[in-house]
Amino acid sequence: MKTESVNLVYFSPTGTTKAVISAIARGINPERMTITDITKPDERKKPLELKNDHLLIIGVPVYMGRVPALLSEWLGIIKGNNTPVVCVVVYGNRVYEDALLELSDILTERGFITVAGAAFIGEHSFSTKSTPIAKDRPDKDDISKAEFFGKKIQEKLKAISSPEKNSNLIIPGTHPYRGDSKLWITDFIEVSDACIQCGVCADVCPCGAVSPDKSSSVDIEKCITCCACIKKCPEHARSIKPGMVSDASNRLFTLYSQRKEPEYFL
Ligand SMILES: Cc1cc2nc3c(=O)[nH]c(=O)nc-3n(C[C@H](O)[C@H](O)[C@H](O)COP(=O)(O)O)c2cc1C
Repeated sequence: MKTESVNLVYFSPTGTTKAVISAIARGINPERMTITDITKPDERKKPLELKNDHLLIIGVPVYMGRVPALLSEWLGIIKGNNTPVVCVVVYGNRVYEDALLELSDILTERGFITVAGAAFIGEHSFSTKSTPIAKDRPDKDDISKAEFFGKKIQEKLKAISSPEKNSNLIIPGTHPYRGDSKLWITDFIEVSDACIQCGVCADVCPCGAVSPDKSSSVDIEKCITCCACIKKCPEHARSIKPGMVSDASNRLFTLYSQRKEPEYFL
């Protein structure tokens, strides 16, 4: 099968999904590549239609065992024409439940054909200095596995005449999906005096929840608790205050300290 160009798409508030997807792309090493970062709200307003000689590689983080619900609108306006797709989920060393199957199902519905899938591990959004969860992942080992996966995708595409000739692929998961697409609505961010109102927090927020004029003002109805504003604050002025998110962080640190490894399906 000949692939004219590769389209990389990711939603990645804290950057781990982006790192994995970029490593997969390096492994594929395509001649032509387009990158769409749907972390930015404006990018999620633009539709995307791909032909059957394109390859879509899409990566999303797992939220409560599911594909982030925030993406459903954009996923509803993209269109494939029997376009091959590689579905990738990145999770914080707890579980990915049926998120990979859900992503594959959504894209099948939109005219794509899943040719490969993978679940990688990224540092958990709720990971902190005192409660590290999958700290610094994807690490070197994960990245070389992602590059290897990219090489395998390339080999597979060369070996098949069309994406439909893909009968060996099994994406794990069950229906109805486990997990919960409803996120917590909680006021959990503490802002210290170190804040210089630089506006980075508002800029990196994927859902426009942080006010660009007053960084301590967060619209909790819009906030998806992704922690991008905390992790990317250049002054380290933002942190998780006591409450349900810090309790979850403690729990995850205690229960999910055992390292999980990436899985791929070809
Ligand atoms: C609201 C929310 C829910 C999450 N749910 C899960 C989960 O169910 N299982 C898991 O292992 N990690 C979970 N995570 C962690 C993320 O999947 C993980 O940190 C991922 O690497 C973040 O991707 P990013 O760096 O691209 O933003 C959750 C994170 C958030 C913010």
